[in-house]
Amino acid sequence: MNEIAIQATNVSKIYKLYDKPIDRLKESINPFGKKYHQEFHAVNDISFDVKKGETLGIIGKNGSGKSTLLKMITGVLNPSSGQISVNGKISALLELGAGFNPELTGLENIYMNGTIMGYTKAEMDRKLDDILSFADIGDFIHQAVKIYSSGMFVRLAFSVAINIDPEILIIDEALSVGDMRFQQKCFRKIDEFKDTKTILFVSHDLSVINKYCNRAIWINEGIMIDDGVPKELSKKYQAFMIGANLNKTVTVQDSNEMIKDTIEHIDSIDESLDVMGDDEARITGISLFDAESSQKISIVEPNQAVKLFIKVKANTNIEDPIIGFSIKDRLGNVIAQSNSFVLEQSIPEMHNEKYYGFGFEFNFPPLNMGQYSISPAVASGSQEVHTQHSWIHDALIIQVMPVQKYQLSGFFVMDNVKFYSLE
Ligand SMILES: Nc1ncnc2c1ncn2[C@@H]1O[C@H](COP(=O)(O)OP(=O)(O)OP(=O)(O)O)[C@@H](O)[C@H]1O
Repeated sequence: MNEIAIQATNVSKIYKLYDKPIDRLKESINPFGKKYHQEFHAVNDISFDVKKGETLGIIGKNGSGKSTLLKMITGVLNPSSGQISVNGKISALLELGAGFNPELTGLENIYMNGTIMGYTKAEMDRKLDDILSFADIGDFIHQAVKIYSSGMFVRLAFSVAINIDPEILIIDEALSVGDMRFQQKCFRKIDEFKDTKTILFVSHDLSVINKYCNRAIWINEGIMIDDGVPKELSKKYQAFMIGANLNKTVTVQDSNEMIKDTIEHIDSIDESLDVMGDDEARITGISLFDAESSQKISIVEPNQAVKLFIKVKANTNIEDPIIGFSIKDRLGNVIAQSNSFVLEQSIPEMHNEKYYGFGFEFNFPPLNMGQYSISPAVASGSQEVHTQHSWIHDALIIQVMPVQKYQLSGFFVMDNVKFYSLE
């Protein structure tokens, strides 16, 4: 028995990009075969296998080639080179509306899709009740689908896709347009499917990928970057995205870098950031590390043991220095603070022109998933009376990973909550 459901071997999709529409015509009639286009690799030499029964998540930023890859797997697009072999009946939810005729009613579209999948009318008659009850769109089923809202559309499309007994189910972000209750219903169905079917799943929602997939691949600019366990891959991906978004130097390699507790491993502060204070001492670097592995990190889990290192340069002699930091949420609310003074650590005088490194080791607060920032500061004096020498807002951006199965609101993640019914 063949255990491979999908095999992609050196698959590429090259689009020809023309500056002007007329260039396409010019190229086709040019007697010397002159090229008027540039080639764009939407998918570039990608190879992977999907085993039967696997639920594979595909992640990647916008425009990285995920949809193009799925379209080639479903046969909507042909690869420019390479081979794709599919072993099993595919049902796919790609773009909204794909596979539906807008002029036909919902009901007619159900039968049309059934025919495409090789079912007879009698077979579809038997499936109809399940399709209608899952879609739950009432009398709209008798209306032309062109008047459907996107939510109604996805209800019908998903219902058809899962009720025509596919062996391979492909879902491209489509669920995100449904209302939350329907989404939950779909996810329950996907959960049911997971044990018996092969599922390919594209989503920007990493918590969904982490929860439902047992493997993930990451595509960037048409190239496959990594293939592995969803949780590990999403950490790397988020580190990459934070780096990409903030135009900082956080890269996948950085996030894996092993370091010792030494001052030279602290990253320099981005020079474009505003520094407050009298500048008698300046924060010049900040980095966060996993306390156990000593890997430099920009993604943490609630309660993860971490070390925060801060580098300071004295621009004069400073007596009674205090080093501290604040953790803020994306709205700028200060969530937590600490400093050497409240920790009752006295730091010896700092000398002009010298560099110093300091570390804080703590469990990261159990914050809800999202982005947070760390603002380091150096002052001198005491908690009550001090002079602020340097203070850098949002010097380090940290992404807190989801750890719970379901995403709840609130600032904190509550763990160890016990629930019971009273007699
Ligand atoms: N018909 C086309 N002609 C030229 N370029 C195209 C065509 N279709 C897609 N592309 C380009 O190919 C690249 C990959 O697109 P694709 O839709 O596969 O990305 P994606 O990862 O699914 O993105 P998103 O997350 O935004 O859905 C993009 O840069 C896109 O602009």
